[in-house]
Amino acid sequence: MTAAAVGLSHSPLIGRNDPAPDVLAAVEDAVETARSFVRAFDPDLVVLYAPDHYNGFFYKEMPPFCLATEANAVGDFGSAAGALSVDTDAARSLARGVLDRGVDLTVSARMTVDHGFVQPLEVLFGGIDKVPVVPVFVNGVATPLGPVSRIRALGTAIGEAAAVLDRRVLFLGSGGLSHDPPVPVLDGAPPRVADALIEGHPPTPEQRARGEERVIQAGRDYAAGSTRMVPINPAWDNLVLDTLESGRLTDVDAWTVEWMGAEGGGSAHEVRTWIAAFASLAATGSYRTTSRFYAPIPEWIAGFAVTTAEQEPNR
Ligand SMILES: O=C(O)/C=C/c1cccc(O)c1O
Ligand SMILES: [Fe+2]
Repeated sequence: MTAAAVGLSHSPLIGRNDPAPDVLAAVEDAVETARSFVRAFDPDLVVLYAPDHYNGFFYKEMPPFCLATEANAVGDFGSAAGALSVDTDAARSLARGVLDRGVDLTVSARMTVDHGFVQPLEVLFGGIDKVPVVPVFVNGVATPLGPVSRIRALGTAIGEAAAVLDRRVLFLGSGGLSHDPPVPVLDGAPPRVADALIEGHPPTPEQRARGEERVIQAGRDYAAGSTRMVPINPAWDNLVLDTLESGRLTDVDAWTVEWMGAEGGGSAHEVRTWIAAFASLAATGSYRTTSRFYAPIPEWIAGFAVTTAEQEPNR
């Protein structure tokens, strides 16, 4: 088995509220480097770790993580809608392997996913049906959140289970780093919002458009400096990237939920997807980072990063 990893921030504001042209060009360069890396690696299976933003998972049942044997995208923020090309056999095999390793995985036979899953597939592969994929939801917004050590355990178990497949597997993490977008919070929510977060009533097109416009406006306000959202934290973001690059993944076991939220804002927990992806790669042997890009981009409400990593030649 051959393995590689990519971490890629997402933001639904890309293309809708863009930063200055020089920042945009630097991001495009970094993304092109990641695309070339993926093209050269030529994966025949992508294990995609991504969060949800109350489009697929709701408080009625909110697992800390969940693996899909089939998945459909809702098409939020102009992202593609429809079926992802899920490799159901590989998904079932990984699910069995994870459960055998003592990690209590939830499995979905028809997962609903949003831009968190779709954007990396569009950016790196040109669509949601271009490459066999195993989607793995990692909760990064809905409190209470469990210890990060369990996310590392999940990533490790999936990496070990993938290692027995004779495949070229790319572990892809979508989200982060520090950011605090206006994703709703159940605690203290008015009854109508709480009900929507619990039950997951599909929004009407008008409701969806209003919600998306609210996020876009939040990006504009954030970039203009007029908001109470937690600031992007480049020092924390680089600590996260340093930790992943160093391979000292056990360090994350000491990261508390409270510390992560205080340093990186309410959605900083999306870095759990990166931790899972790098733990999966680490489970196949030692690795090295081959590219790393970071920029704080308030217009996208994102500490935005792109990282690629490959197995060491002499593992
Ligand atoms: O409102 C949402 O659904 C998500 C917004 C958002 C904004 C910026 C960065 C992200 O990772 C997001 O998910
Ligand atoms: Fe997100």
